[in-house]
Amino acid sequence: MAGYHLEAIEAAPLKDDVDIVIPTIRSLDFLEQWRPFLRHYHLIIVQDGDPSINIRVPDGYDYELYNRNDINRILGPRASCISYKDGGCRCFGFMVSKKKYIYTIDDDCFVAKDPSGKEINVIAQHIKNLETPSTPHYFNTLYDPFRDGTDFVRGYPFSLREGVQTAISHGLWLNIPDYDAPTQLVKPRERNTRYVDAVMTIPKGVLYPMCGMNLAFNRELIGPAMYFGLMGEGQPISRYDDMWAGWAAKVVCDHLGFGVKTGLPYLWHSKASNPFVNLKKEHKGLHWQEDMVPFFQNLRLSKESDTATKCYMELSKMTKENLTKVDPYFENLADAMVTWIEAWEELNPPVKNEACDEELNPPVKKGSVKDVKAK
Ligand SMILES: O=c1ccn([C@@H]2O[C@H](COP(=O)(O)OP(=O)(O)O[C@H]3OC[C@H](O)[C@H](O)[C@H]3O)[C@@H](O)[C@H]2O)c(=O)[nH]1
Ligand SMILES: [Mn+2]
Repeated sequence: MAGYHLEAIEAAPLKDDVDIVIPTIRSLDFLEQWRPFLRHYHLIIVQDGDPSINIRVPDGYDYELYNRNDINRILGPRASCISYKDGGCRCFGFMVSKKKYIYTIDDDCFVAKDPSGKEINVIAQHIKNLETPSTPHYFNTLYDPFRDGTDFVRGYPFSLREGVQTAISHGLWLNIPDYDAPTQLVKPRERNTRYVDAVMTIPKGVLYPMCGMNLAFNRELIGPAMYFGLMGEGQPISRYDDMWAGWAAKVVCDHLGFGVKTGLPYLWHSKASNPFVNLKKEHKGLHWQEDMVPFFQNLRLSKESDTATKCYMELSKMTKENLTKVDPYFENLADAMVTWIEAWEELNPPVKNEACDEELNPPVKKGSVKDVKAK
């Protein structure tokens, strides 16, 4: 590996508790550069597009690979909820994983360097973000108080300093920023060169545009809500897979008392996708987001929805009731949300304790580090 030194090969934290999910419709050569950081982790590759094409996985990686034929074989008719010809197909990998944590990355993303020139271990930073509490109820102006060398500032209530469990860690990107097509078109040469050394909790009640390029989450807390929607071929919209999942997962996290962080780690996003192709894919989303965002901002989940699964089923009903008037597509999406949950439960049945017929690992209930009242 040109330029790689031993010290760059850091320990692989929680290597048995993390699956790396990669959607790909082109090549996995990018994994060569990630070897120092990813070679100890298990990969779940979701191959999109023509299943007869053989995608080469670089030697030395432990992986499972699923193409469209596999998805159809495993899910049967329920495969209809998994997008085709859209990066949103990655959520199939979330469903088949059995691990506590998921890290998902795009195949045109590479190792970035921090301002000191050191290669960034994205997994180590995401695990740190997920293993330390979030502070969604009161903003800490020195950002993440659980990072080394910082803390809660004066005026921060001690009753809130325990924080809540972190469900999602949203990383960022140097070089090609995740812009929508209109912005890409007017700023074709803009590159993100700004490395901001911060991790912050997204406050409760605030939505954000979740990008699937460099994303980690706790599958046990929020997995069922991380459905990347019905996008791509045969659908009127694409490139809103991660946005839909981000909005849905955030309202579920807020309701269940979990936190969402954004900021470090950075990776290097190498390729700008074609803005004209992107405009065709996402133009309905540019309109619909003016309805989707207020829908998520104003909804209130019921207190009976005390797990991610129950929240998501309620969300499906609300989607059908409130967004179908925007476009009939949302009726199909609402149905696909139910199909997703049915498929998730089929592949991830609760483990029963024979002795007392209790669920050994009941879905994680509301609250956690501190059972803060839902809104
Ligand atoms: O039909 C497809 C298209 C792409 N993929 C895989 O998805 C990953 C992202 O693809 P790409 O890098 O071409 O898209 P970007 O515009 O850079 O990505 C953003 O928008 C789309 C997604 O929401 C993505 O998460 C965003 O970052 C890449 O691995 C492709 O191979 C696919 O599977 N099928
Ligand atoms: Mn890309």
